[in-house]
Amino acid sequence: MIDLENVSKSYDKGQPAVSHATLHVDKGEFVFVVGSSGSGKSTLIKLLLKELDATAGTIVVNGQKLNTMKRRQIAKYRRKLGVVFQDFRLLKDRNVYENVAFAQRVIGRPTRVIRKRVPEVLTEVGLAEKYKSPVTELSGGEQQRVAIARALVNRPDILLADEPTGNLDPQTALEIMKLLEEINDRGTTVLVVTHNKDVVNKLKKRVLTMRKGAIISDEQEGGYHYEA
Ligand SMILES: Nc1ncnc2c1ncn2[C@@H]1O[C@H](COP(=O)(O)OP(=O)(O)OP(=O)(O)O)[C@@H](O)[C@H]1O
Repeated sequence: MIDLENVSKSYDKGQPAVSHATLHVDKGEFVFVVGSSGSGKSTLIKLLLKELDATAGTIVVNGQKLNTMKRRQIAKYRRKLGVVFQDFRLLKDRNVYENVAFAQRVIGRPTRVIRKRVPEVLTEVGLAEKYKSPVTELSGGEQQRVAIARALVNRPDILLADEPTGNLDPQTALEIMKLLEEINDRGTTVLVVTHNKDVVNKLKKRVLTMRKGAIISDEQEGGYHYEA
């Protein structure tokens, strides 16, 4: 599902942000990516989204080789990936329903499909009853649920989350990570970048640890143990 072979990414002359990373993630896996600030986690996500190109090595996602992907194929490729960020990135002047429906409208889904799919996905994230609420009236945890619903609305194969609980209190953070776990249980491959030590130690998933761009450990049922 995700294959990196000896991947490096340098921004400039300095040390590479990602360095000789080799990684294989199977369909249906749940993977945490941890490591101190600047260790290359967000760069890894950007490489997977093809927002950045690797300077060396090969990346294959969903059977598609990113190195040689044509510019015109990128939008279609990204539709099969859901993405969630720390700062939610919602449309602040729209309600919950509109925030999720928007992702379907931009790809030209018919209105009748949108009317069926949006309530479905809002139910999956536990927000069905708040569909009319302006997003500015929601708690941080609820806003992240909207962002997760938007990420899932096109039924992606892979969900990428970059620090999804960074703005949330510990209890809400745990609830959001449990939601990601449920989404994974329903078959979506999930990769989560996080600094949330407690959650990583509690959920006992596969844990990749990065340091200075390199993947320095890869453990099944792993824990959060690196020196900052
Ligand atoms: N656009 C950029 N131009 C130049 N250097 C960059 C750029 N983005 C990131 N870097 C550098 O690449 C390295 C890895 O950064 P990256 O954002 O991937 O780390 P991170 O592990 O996600 O950090 P954090 O936990 O703070 O988000 C850092 O040294 C950073 O300064």
